[in-house]
Amino acid sequence: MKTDLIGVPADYSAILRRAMDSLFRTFENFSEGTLIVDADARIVWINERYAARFGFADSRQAIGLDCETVIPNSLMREVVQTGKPILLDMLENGREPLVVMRLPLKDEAGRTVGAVGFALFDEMKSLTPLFSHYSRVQEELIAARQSLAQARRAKYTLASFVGTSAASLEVKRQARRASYVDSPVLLLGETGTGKELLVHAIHGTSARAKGPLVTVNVAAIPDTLLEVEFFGAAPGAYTGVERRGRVGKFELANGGTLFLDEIGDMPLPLQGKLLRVLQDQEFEPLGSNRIVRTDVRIVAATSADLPALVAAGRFRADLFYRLNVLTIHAPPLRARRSDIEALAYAILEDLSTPGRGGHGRHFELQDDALRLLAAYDWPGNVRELRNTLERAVMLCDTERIDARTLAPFIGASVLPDRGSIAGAAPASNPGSAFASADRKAEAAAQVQPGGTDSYAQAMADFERRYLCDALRATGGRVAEAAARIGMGRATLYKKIAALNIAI
Ligand SMILES: Nc1ncnc2c1ncn2[C@@H]1O[C@H](COP(=O)(O)OP(=O)(O)OP(=O)(O)O)[C@@H](O)[C@H]1O
Repeated sequence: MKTDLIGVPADYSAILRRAMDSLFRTFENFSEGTLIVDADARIVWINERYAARFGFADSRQAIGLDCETVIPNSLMREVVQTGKPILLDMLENGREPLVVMRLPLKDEAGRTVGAVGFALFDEMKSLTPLFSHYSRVQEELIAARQSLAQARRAKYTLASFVGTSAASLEVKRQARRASYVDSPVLLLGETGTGKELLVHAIHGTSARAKGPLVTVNVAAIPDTLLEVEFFGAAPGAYTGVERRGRVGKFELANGGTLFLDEIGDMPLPLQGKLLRVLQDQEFEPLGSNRIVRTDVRIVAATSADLPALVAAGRFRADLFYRLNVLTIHAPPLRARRSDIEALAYAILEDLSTPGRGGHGRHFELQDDALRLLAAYDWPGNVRELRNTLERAVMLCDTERIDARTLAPFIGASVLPDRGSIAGAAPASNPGSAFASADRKAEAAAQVQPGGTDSYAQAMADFERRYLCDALRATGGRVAEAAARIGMGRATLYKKIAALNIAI
């Protein structure tokens, strides 16, 4: 018989015996103690070290005794009775705990004829690095779970939705009604009108408030990854960073609410799959045969014109009808100008809290400033209002904000496609003279008229530079950049993709 082991007999049973001998000797030499018991758990052999540890001056005095008589709390009897090893265990015996391993001994027919036990360590400090690593990982896991659970709770209530105009009161009435039932909700409205705030309020007042609120921003996730994001994947189901598999948002949201933001951006094939899950309440994660049942309430939102997408064949009509059970229209700010003052003061109060932009100062809006705010059209809605006031309080020295102080900031965070760069403020805006002068200077510094670029090309270049600057200023954090420039996250993600900006 051939063998690659030099000097080793070419007989596998001899090799096996030699391996077992060697293994036994190694353990016997390096462990704190070794013993062998017979089928009745009586000691048939124990080394001197181990016997001495339990008070026997001579190991022979222990032979024939029950294992528990010699070693309190010994589990050798369990091993001979079950025939199963206990590979790693702690033996507490009133002194230093021992880390032990117990193995059954079998005869040719496979019957258990005894057991051998090794006390591997008596100094727990040899295991301290392992234990401290384990407990650190454990603590981190608990902290991560707690902060995730916290993040998945509702952050806003209906009281956070500021506004007493007829339009705002109607929105709140509908949101309250939506929180009493369990059917899908569709939130429609321009960017920054408070759709996400309403989702939190609806979930927080609903019977599912104790369950998680999980958000998927459909526009922010590449189409190819959306299916996994929704339904999860079995380990090894796809090649990517996460070969270990992934739990989908549908499973994470079980018992709670799943918020599908920018649903209008969902690719058609996935719309079909979503519809099936909504009907059957079950799905299979990618690459698995496991059926996952899910009890999830869907709240979807979009700033897109969903009926127009249906008419254009880009959104499934059956999914639209399934979602369009309770529809809430979040009105744009220009349609509820009477809310602007209350909103502005709520935002200023928030900014005054220490750690926010206002550094504990208390701001007051002069009448002309209020008129200026009320006259502007706010294409970025409440988000833009917040952004404008945040910039103003950060950069102005006085706590009494008048129109002249405020004007340069109004419209400054509007993106080119929402108004033009230069002179973006509407004609009705009394601050446009200041604002447009600033923006004109900014635009002139970047775009060279009379160059060879077409107007469209110059605009695209400007937009790219503007967004890159905003992203650079926030270290590439898209949500933060979007908030700073008064743009919806989803819109910014779309622009990043369209302009091929690397983040
Ligand atoms: N009525 C309101 N009262 C108080 N704050 C509001 C109100 N509406 C919106 N906000 C605030 O404005 C910002 C934008 O709101 P939110 O993110 O809910 O808008 P959205 O409609 O979901 O926007 P997008 O479609 O771009 O995601 C948030 O800071 C939110 O707290």
